[in-house]
Amino acid sequence: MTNGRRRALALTMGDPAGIGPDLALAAWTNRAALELPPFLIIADPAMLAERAERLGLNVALAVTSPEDAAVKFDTALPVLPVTLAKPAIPGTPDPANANTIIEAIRLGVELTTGDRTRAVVTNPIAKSVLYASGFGFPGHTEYLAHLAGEAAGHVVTPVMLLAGPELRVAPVTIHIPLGQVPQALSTRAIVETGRIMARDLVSRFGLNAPRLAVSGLNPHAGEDGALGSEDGDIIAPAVAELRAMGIGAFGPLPADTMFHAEARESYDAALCMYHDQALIPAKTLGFHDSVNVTLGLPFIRTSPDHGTAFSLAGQGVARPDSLIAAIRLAARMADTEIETKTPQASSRI
Ligand SMILES: NC(=O)C1=CN([C@@H]2O[C@H](COP(=O)(O)OP(=O)(O)OC[C@H]3O[C@@H](n4cnc5c(N)ncnc54)[C@H](O)[C@@H]3O)[C@@H](O)[C@H]2O)C=CC1
Ligand SMILES: NCC(=O)COP(=O)(O)O
Repeated sequence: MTNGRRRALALTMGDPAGIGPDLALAAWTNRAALELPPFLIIADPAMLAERAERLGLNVALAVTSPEDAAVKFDTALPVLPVTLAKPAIPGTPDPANANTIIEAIRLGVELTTGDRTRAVVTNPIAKSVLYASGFGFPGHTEYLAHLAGEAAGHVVTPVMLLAGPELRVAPVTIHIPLGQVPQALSTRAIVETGRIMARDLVSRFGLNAPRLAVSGLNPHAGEDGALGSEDGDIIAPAVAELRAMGIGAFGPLPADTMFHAEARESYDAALCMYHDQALIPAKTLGFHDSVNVTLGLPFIRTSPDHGTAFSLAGQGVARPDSLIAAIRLAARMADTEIETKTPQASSRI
């Protein structure tokens, strides 16, 4: 492919009982007004046709190859077909469809690593539905790293970055129970997460010398050890190590005071210790315009920041904004990669 910009993005269907199909259909319907880059959806065409009818959307579907998707995108929604085991009922997830949901993700990665699509954009999956069918990964993030590691022949460490206009933030530990967080934290894990963030914020977001604000774990970042020892024993040495590597990291900062507007001026991204410490400020500041990005992979992956919202599926009330932001960001990251090595100033997303 000579012109990478004419390749389509690979969009996975997510859980077909959730809002993913609704959002994809809405995004395609508004493609011209929103000037969206072309995307190909990996989904069951019968499910898409049924959902479009239910939503009253007039969407032409074109089963097509990834190579033809960008050309077809103006007149029809390009579909790479997969087949569901059972018809999808909006709002009622069915573990019988888990294998197809997972296969759509795997195909998106295969197409993108094979240079047939530009990036992977994933629609939400319900983790518990996939666990019920034996899926052995906590979420997309870990599954994508597994697929990348298999292809590369070495372990790939993923970093979950939530990127919005007001805040970029990544947790060191991701999908683990809160009670396991202190044991899972190590200086090495924090340094590795910070290193990947700093590297990818340059190569994929076009930032120059990103500043990383590192949170503490305990109230008041441990209050000099009186409220917990991890801040001083594990996190502070990680910050020192990152700085010794030439990365503009600082902290550990009390997590409760590092997200207000003036504090956010002092950094390009925040590095937090666990899922909710990072995702609560991200979703509070920008639920509809933040994007979940997996850093550390050899390909680009974005996703809306929200989940399957089963109660909204098939009703035409789910907002497609975060998926649209994810589609746009994936294309922008792919452009930045093409123009690479010439870091440019970027707005905060
Ligand atoms: N990337 C992914 O695949 C993600 C998947 N999930 C999964 O989603 C499932 C449901 O998780 P919840 O915690 O309920 O989060 P959720 O994001 O699905 O819903 C949280 C609240 O936000 C509303 N909401 C979500 N998306 C919306 C949209 N586009 N427009 C308007 N309102 C919207 C929902 O109606 C609900 O009130 C879980 O199984 C979880 O594992 C959650 C986050 C990300
Ligand atoms: N809360 C964020 C989330 O669950 C996203 O997970 P993933 O499926 O993108 O790994």
